[in-house]
Parts: sequence; structure tokens; C-alpha cells
Amino acid sequence: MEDGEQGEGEGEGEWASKAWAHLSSVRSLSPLIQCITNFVSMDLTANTLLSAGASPAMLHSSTESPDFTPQVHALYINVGTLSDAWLPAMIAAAELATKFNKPWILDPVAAAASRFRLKACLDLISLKPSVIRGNASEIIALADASFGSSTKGVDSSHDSTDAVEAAKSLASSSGAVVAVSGAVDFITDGNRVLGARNGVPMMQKITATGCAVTALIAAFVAIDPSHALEATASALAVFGVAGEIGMEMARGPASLRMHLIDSLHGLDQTAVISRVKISAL
Ligand SMILES: Nc1ncnc2c1ncn2[C@@H]1O[C@H](COP(=O)(O)OP(=O)(O)O)[C@@H](O)[C@H]1O
Ligand SMILES: Cc1ncsc1CCOP(=O)(O)O
Ligand SMILES: [Mg+2]
Repeated sequence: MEDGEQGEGEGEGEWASKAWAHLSSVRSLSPLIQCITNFVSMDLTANTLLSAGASPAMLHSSTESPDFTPQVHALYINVGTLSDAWLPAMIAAAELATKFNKPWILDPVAAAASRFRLKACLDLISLKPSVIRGNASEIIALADASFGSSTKGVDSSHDSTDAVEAAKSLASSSGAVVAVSGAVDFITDGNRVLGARNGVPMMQKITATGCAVTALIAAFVAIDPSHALEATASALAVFGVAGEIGMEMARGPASLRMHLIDSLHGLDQTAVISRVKISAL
């Protein structure tokens, strides 16, 4: 995307057009996304990327990353089912991504659940991800570098509004764009803060929707790496719109999961432009 397309003071209409441009680019360029993600999320994450037009590859061996990571358009690392064996592979892939100038995106699932996990996330953040997307409790834990306080495993015990200052602080200290998901998704580079108000509460009742939207962020950043803030907001809003349309057909979490994927695949310009709700705060 050209620099001239990104301006200050955009209204919701401009943000919606930008989100459509990002989705259209993902569909036409079909970026290859290496995903080192948890066992729970692999299926939903791969299907989310495919529905959006991207190309997922769940390759996590540190033996093959030296061959594969240089070929990808972005790398996605998610610590959801972290183990002693997987952490070195994550670190090696993140180092390769940085070496070959590929954006890489971190999902710090349950960052405060254990000292091992918190340290792993902080070590990964020192390897300069382009974007960190977590729920409010995860972002607060990382900003404070604190283990165990008011955490509930992979789910958030805070509202996203509680984590805006933590997100700004983490963005400033890490150099990453930081996104906090929730009823409102907040996206910040430490200076600017965007709010994306799409989605439905039922999305929290499907495991791995957070993981899946972080992978979608990786695909959007892959096609617009120099505008990670805008690409991240677009991905969160587009995923939320797919959830809203999916909810019109769903009867509960299981059918929402199916309809969300169908809706993401079928999103057209009219739906994106009329529904995306992104604004600068
Ligand atoms: N109350 C809500 N209203 C609308 N969308 C929501 C709500 N809660 C979560 N979402 C959406 O669900 C997805 C997963 O977010 P979240 O549940 O916060 O992540 P995680 O699974 O990492 O805890 C995101 O796309 C987010 O925007
Ligand atoms: C339940 C669970 N346990 C370890 S990873 C995982 C999936 C979490 O996914 P999300 O954070 O997207 O809800
Ligand atoms: Mg969740």
C-alpha cells in the first residue's frame, strides 16, 4: 500500500475502505504464513487464513525453519501449548524472520499463567515482533512483567478498556504494535490508539478465536508491513464483521464457528464498507 493512502484524522468511512483494501490484497497476493501455534488452535487458525485468502503452513521444526522461514511472507508464533521442546523452535524462527526481514507476530496466550510462560513471552518480545495481540489480562501481565496476578489461564479476567495504558506502555518498551482484543479491540503503537468495535460476545465462547485473529493479523501485516498499526486494526475489524454476519445464522458457538469461517470467505465490499467500525481515539 502506498504511503499517500495512510493519513491522519480518517473517519470511519476511510478506515472501512482501508480494511477492504487490506482484505482485497490478502485475497489477491495470498501471503504464505508460517504458523507455530498451539494444538487447540491449529485447525481454526489454518481455516481462518484460508478463508481470508492467505496460505497457512503449520511448520514448527527448528530443523526445517532455516529452509522454510526465509520463504514466508510472515511468521506467526503462539505460545498456547508451550513446552520446553517448542520454545527453542519459536526463538529460532523469530530470529530467522528478523534476519530475513519478515514481519513476525506474537500471541502471548496465558502470559501470566506461569513463570516459564511469562519469561518465554518476554524473551520472544526481545526478538522484536511487529505486532503483539493478546487479551486484556495477557497485555497487562506483559506490560508489568508480572506472573500470576488476576489471571484465569487463557481467558481474560479484565475488560479490554482496562488494558489500554498497559498496551501503550508495552508498545513503547517493545517497539511492537500492541493489540488488545475484547468488546472493543484497541490497537496502539505507543502513540496513536485505534479502537475497532466489531464482533459479537459469542466469539469468546469458541476456543481459539483469539489465536485465529492473531494469525489473520499476520496475513494483513504480511501484505502491508510498513503500516502494521493500520493492518492490525483492519484484520481485527474484518474478523469481527465475519463474526457479526456469522452470528445472524448461528445457533450457538459451534455453528458460529462454521458461519464465521463461511462469512469471512464470502465478505464483499458492501458488507465491509458498511460494517467496519474503526476510529482513532
Ligand atoms: N464482548 C465482545 N464483543 C465483540 N467481540 C468480542 C468480544 N469479546 C471478544 N471479541 C472478539 O473475539 C475475538 C477473540 O478475542 P478474545 O476473546 O479477547 O481473545 P482471547 O481468545 O485471546 O482471549 C476477537 O476478534 C475479539 O474482537
Ligand atoms: C484452551 C487453550 N489452552 C491452551 S491454548 C488454548 C487455546 C486458547 O485460544 P484463545 O486464546 O484464542 O481463546
Ligand atoms: Mg479465547
